[in-house]
Amino acid sequence: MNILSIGGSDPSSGAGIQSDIRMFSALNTYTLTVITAITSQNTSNFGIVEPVSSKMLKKQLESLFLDFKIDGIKIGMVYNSKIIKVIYQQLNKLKIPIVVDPVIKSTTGGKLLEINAVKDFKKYIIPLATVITPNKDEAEFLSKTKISRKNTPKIIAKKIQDMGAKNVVITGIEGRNNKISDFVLEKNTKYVISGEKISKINHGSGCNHSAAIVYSLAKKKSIKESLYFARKFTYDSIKNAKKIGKGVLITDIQSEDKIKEDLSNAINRFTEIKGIYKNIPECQTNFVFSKQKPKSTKDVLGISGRIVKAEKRVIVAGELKYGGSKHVATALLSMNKKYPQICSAINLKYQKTTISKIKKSKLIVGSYDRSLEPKDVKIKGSTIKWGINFAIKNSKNIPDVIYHKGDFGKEPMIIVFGKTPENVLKKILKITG
Ligand SMILES: Cc1ncc(COP(=O)(O)OP(=O)(O)O)c(N)n1
Ligand SMILES: Cc1nc(C(=O)O)sc1CCOP(=O)(O)O
Repeated sequence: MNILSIGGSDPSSGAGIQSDIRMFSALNTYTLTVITAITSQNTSNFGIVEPVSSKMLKKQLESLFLDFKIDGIKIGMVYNSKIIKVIYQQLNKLKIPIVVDPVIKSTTGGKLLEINAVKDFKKYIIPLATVITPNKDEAEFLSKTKISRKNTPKIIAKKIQDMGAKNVVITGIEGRNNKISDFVLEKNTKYVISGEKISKINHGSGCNHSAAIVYSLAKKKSIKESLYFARKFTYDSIKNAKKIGKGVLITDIQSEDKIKEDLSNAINRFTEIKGIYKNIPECQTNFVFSKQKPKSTKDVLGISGRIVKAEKRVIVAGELKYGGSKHVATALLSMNKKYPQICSAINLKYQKTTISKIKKSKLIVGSYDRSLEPKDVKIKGSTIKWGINFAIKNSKNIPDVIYHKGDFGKEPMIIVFGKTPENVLKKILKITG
């Protein structure tokens, strides 16, 4: 599936075109892009805008329409009247879903639509919309009406629908008890999608919402299904927002597919490391990656049958499954509880040479002595949890590696931890070979 995103470039990748590429890619969708303007902005400030020329915009659009089948279009920042008119000329005969995100101002205060372009925005862009997604402020601005008891969201949505949008969703209407609602006016029906408010000031949630709607519409889902999907997608993206710059958080999503893809890539690369079979213990190896905030091993993706040694090769036996690992996943859960950013781990064969390489490569190493394990821990069978917590307690910084030298009938083991499978792999490359 190919989706076209028409909008501004945001160098921080929190919003605009770059954010759409991240979101659509996470949804396994190919993103075509047409840039209307280049902005200088980050998570704290908005700098300047340089719109592209009409000619450049037209050429970008034509080059895509000549080549690709496009399943849906999202329109974000359009900035000025010249850009608006070119978009209208190129899109007005299309019969595919178009979602318009009427961005007027960024969270950081930047102007995304010139004031003298508002008239043309209403005349040319709003009528292209299968769905238009103003937030409360944008809806009030476009309708020139403040939401109140008298001027209900329905009245305001109707005013925007009368400008030509087929379906209107006004997002972010705050209610009681920490609830936040989207008011929807489909052709003739109205409804409200309510949910819990997350109090995180972020960059990108508006872009994610409209991107998720067009993705779902392009997959031939109904308006209602698409709006529910987008609501959940946006909620997850805010929940997963990260402090990447010095200012507000940047939204992100961690889809199950992305977790699978990242782990699967790292496992493939692990199996290709020269001589890696020497690092596979008797009990074999598992490589795991957890969802954010894992509660149990069921939230941790692992290999159902482990990575096994076959002479001088290693083979992935089984498939990736949530709950596919018990031992390594349990170690990860203990680590993640103390350090939530650590979401991936692998177990390797204990060898003195590996430990000295680990120490030489300046990785932080923790260890525990299974013979010191309290009796009740042994009885309860929670050795790994006890051991990892013991090692964490005795380490000033986040351990990259934790090992134990075994006990009667217990094989010694090394576990390497990291934020992502890629991060774990980098550490493995430092200590093997
Ligand atoms: C280039 C560009 N396009 C759109 C926005 C606005 O993004 P949005 O997610 O609607 O809101 P904020 O992230 O600004 O809160 C933008 N800033 N830049
Ligand atoms: C059997 C075993 N014990 C380990 C330990 O660290 O004590 S690692 C390991 C192999 C991996 O197991 P799983 O697939 O349950 O994660």
